[in-house]
Amino acid sequence: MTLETELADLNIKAESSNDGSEDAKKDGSEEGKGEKPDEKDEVCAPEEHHDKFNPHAYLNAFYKSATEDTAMQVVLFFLPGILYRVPTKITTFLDLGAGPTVYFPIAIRDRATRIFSSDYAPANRAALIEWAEKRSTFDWGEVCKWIASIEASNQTADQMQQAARDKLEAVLEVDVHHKPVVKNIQWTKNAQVKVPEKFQVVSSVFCLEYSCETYDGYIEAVSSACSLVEDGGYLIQGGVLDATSYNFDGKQFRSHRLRKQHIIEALRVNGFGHVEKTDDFKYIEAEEIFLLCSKKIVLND
Ligand SMILES: C[S@@+](CC[C@H](N)C(=O)[O-])C[C@H]1O[C@@H](n2cnc3c(N)ncnc32)[C@H](O)[C@@H]1O
Repeated sequence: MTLETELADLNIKAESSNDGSEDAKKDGSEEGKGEKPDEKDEVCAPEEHHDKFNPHAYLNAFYKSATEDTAMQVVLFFLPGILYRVPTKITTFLDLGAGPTVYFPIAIRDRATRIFSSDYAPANRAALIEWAEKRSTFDWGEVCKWIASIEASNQTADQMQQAARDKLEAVLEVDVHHKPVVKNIQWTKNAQVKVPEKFQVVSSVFCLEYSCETYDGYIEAVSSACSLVEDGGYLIQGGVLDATSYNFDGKQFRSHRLRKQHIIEALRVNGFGHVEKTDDFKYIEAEEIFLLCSKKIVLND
């Protein structure tokens, strides 16, 4: 099966697997990903992710059952097509703004040698560390099952998680509106771990446009993500187009209303691949959820 037919197949499945569930939708409607907004929701600015983000409520709303959430389905369905663009062996991988989630380390466990995760909110970093130390109470079983079915893998959820956990070297405190972006190394697997300044592959899903409310803020966030990618490396980005906020846990987090042109322009000004149908850029969109892979262009490449 060629990549194109495989993607076409995935596209059909992604569309038909949307059960229209209103409560757990993460789509491109104006409110964006999240639960149904309520008038009583507390409206929060992007910076309030720092203190008001409840990792347990977030995981329960979006990751308890991957099949309930369209955005998650789209991201996981298209991830293999995106990963096809990056080297089969990844030396260093960073999930930037991972929140309390570990689906990326799990999906990339067989490809990456060294995995790093990060977030802005202390509570999310604590959740990542709990998972790294096998103290997490959240059950990633459904998400693992979903990833395994896409990979056609026979591994159990425990095996998949342990393979990812074994490669997770550090959890970093990050802020994409701060220089340097990595503010602190909060946790390392052991005292020998040296965190690289740049990574071969950086992913940032549902984060950059949620960290700000303006186009300039988005450009700054993408520049920060790009600054962490080594020359010739790759940025994987995913998100929701055309949304102004997302909701869960009785809170509405405002966000930048992202358009495809913003994505392209932010990559262009940072010297990353942004032209479709070239080897340096792959963009996939379904249900107003996008996933892309862009290569950092080196002038003599
Ligand atoms: C909607 S969650 C996405 C979490 C995860 N990447 C996922 O795919 O579910 C948005 C994340 O962006 C993070 N974030 C918000 N502002 C940020 C900033 N200035 N720098 C880095 N991350 C930020 C939040 O802490 C939160 O974990």
